Formats: sequence, structure tokens, C-alpha cells
Amino acid sequence: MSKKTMFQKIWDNHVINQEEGKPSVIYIDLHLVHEVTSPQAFEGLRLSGRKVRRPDLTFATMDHNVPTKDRFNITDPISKQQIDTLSQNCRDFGVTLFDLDSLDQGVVHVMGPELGLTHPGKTIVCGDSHTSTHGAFGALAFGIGTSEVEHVLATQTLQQSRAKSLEVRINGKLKPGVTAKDLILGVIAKYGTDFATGYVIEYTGEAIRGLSMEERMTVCNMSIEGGARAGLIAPDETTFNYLRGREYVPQGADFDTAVAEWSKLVTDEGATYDWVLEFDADSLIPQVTWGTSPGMGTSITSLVPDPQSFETENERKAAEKALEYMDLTPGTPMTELKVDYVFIGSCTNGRIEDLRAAAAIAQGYTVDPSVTAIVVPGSGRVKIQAEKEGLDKIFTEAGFEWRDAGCSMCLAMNPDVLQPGQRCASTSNRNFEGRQGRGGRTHLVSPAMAVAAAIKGHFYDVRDWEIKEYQQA
Ligand SMILES: CC(C)[C@H](C(=O)O)[C@@H](O)C(=O)O
Ligand code: SF4
Repeated sequence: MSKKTMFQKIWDNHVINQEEGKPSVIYIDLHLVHEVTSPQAFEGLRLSGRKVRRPDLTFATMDHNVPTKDRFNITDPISKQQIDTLSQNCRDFGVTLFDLDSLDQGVVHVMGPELGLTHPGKTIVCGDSHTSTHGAFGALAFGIGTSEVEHVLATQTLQQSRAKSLEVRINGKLKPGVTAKDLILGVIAKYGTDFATGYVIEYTGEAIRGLSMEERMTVCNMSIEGGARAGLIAPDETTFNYLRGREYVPQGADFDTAVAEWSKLVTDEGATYDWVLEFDADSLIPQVTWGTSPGMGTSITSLVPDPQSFETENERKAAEKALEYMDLTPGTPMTELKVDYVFIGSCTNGRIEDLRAAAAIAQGYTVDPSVTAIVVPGSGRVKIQAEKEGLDKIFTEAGFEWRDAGCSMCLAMNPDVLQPGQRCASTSNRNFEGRQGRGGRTHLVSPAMAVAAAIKGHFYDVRDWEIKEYQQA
């Protein structure tokens, strides 16, 4: 039998029609829906008199527009309309919705895994680019556009051309203070924001095996920022232990049967990828972005780069433009950049382990008076768990605001926005111009680095942090 990659196996399991020279038709096992990219899709169904083909495989929540303070009081008319429309559509079409009053409401990519909706080997789509997050479980998960959302709602299938396969092998181990976020930022800083265009990445190597499930999600989440169609990590004991006992996961003997099936999904020994890249985890240093794309990043120990140091004219121009927008001077140590705002949250870093890592740094310290800092749990469940562990108290005693679940300041679609010119240390995944508010300046970092910046008032190498006594309540 021919040797196959994990991607090829999942793909082959889902192709239901293939005509010569045409995209494949693949079956979709799980469709996640949020309020921003679904209204026209449901409207399309309505206009053509169609139903949702598999309401039992379709799950919705609202996240982008949800205020993280006073969530039921939505004053922005577009946000209110999108949220109300999603509720109405879910009622009309029989789709399960984790509504504003549900414990399970949250950022769609936090909600799916924590409920156990995300399984190895599934095809998962959502009208959202960070659907790649779910690939951490060995699911083929990717974002789709609104017309495709309509197509999946109506047929539970999707037309797709098969991407090429790319192994990103992470050698060595992450050092203390260096996180999964630094790893993916480091990969994108090294290889750029389009190295993986046309590919599905499979992350392999010792450093990946050593990551927890939540850390793997952070890595896969940002695959899209490297241009990839999706990111995958082979399921293993870490995956199975995470899934065991969750609501939408088979229970008892059925779970063991599922594990046996999932275990077969891994890339065969000797299978070949279309392309292989390597990255060294041992020498990685905490990362901070300096520019207006996730690839414009460097180590905390570095200086703001000189645009002249880049190889191509295009890169030099892009760097110049980015530095102007970011109001940065080449040669300034990254540690001297002062921040006005700190945002901890999002589908990249809004899970419980992220909040624990943040609290471990915050414990016993106080946010610098010049900084506004917010902590936004990725879901209602993350919030409750954090409160059980007393993390909320650590944050509020240190001067952070403790909010409700949502996308929040990851993007300016809700009341959490930067003012023009404000500089933010953010645990999210995109630092585009205006992403967190018009004129706002975003630096992407890990949760630990974000907290250190909040407390110092400027970026700081968290490897030098003195961790005060930290106890979970
Ligand atoms: C609003 C949504 C379509 C968008 C996405 O697709 O990713 C958002 O989640 C983002 O992170 O930019
Ligand atoms: S948290 Fe940010 S990246 Fe994730 S879905 Fe929301 S807006 Fe997109």
C-alpha cells in the first residue's frame, strides 16, 4: 500500500466526487457558524427555499460583535443586527446556538474544542480564517467564504482543490519563558506571511510533541498568517487525554474505538511531503512584532530593524511604511518601546492555560499607571474556570480589567478598540493597520510577554522575570 501523509488520509476519507480537472467535492463533518459571515448565507437558503442539510453537524455562537462589558447592551446597530439575525436564523433553521446567555458562548475556535466538537480526522469549516486552530487535533480545518457557508449549510459538502503538503519540522525544545506563541511568530518571522500559500502544513518534531493541546491550538491558529490553507498536528495521547469526557466526544467503549481509529491517521513512516521546512526551537527567544504584518517580527533582545537591512526593494519599502505607521525609529531596542494598552485574549491566546501563564507573571505585581490592560477569556467556560482558580483576583488586584468572553480587542468590531496612536501589546494574531482601531499600533506577543509589558510599561524580556509566589486558589 502506498504511504500517505495525514492530510492525504483525511482528504481521501472525505472526497465524495472527483471529476477530471475539477475541484473535488468533499464531505464536511462539522460546520461552525458565527454572526459576521453567516447572515447572507442563511438568507440565501431562505430565498431558495432550502433547509440546513445537517443541523446536527452545525453549531453557532456569537463572538466578534459581543461587548465584553455589559454584553446584553449592544449599542452599535450593525453588531446588534448581526447578533439578532444569528439568533433568528438558528431558531428558524434548527441550528444549535450558544447564545449570549449561554455558558458556552465564546470565540468560535475556543468553543468548538472545549465542547469536544473538534475531533481528529474530521473536516471542519467555518466562515472564519482562524478555523485552522482546530487542526491542532489532527482535523482538516479551514476558513471558507460566505457563499461557501451557504453551500455547506445547504449540502454539507464543499468544492475544494487539494492543497499540497508541507512539513514544518520543529527541532529541539522550547526554553523556559519561550511559548507556543513565540514559536509560531518565530516561524512566520523567518519564512514570511505567504510561505505556505497553497499548502496544508503538518507541524512535526520534538517541540510539537511536547506542547499541550492548547499550545498546539496557538500554533495551528496562526497557520493562516503564514498563508497556509490549514495546519495539522498528528493526534497522540495529549490529544486523546484532552478529548476524553468532553460533551460531544464518544464515551466509554466508543471512545476507545474512536481512539483506535484516530491513531491510524498519522503520517505513515516513509510518506513524502511536497515540501519540508525546519525550525530550531532551542535557540528561539521571546518574540515581538514591530510592523504591520505578523511576519514583521523579531526577538525581544533585538532592535527595531533598519529598512535598509532587508534584501529586496519590496521588503525595504514595506518595512519603511510599517515603521512610519508604527511610529518607530530603526535601532531602538525593542525593550524601550512603551505601551499604552495590553490585550490578553482571542482565539490565539484566550484559553485557560494562557490565562494561567499570564497570571503567573502578574501575581504580586501592579500594572504600570500609564497602561490600560484587559484580560478577556476566550469563552464563558474559560471565564468560570479561571474564576474557580482565583486567576481573576490575581488580575484585578494587579490592575487588569477582567472581562466577559468575546473576540474583544483582537479586531475592532466591538467596543474594545484602541484610540488613534495608541500602542498595544496584544496576544492576538494580526497586527494589520487599524486592526485594533483606526490608527492603533499592535505588537503581537505571548501572554507572558504581554503581562510583563503591562507591568513594566514597556516591552520586557520575560525570561528575566522574577516569578513571585504563585498559588492556585
Ligand atoms: C470576521 C472574520 C471573517 C475574520 C476572519 O475570517 O478571520 C476575523 O475573525 C479575523 O480574525 O479577521
Ligand atoms: S478572536 Fe480574533 S482571530 Fe479569533 S475569530 Fe475572533 S476576531 Fe478572528
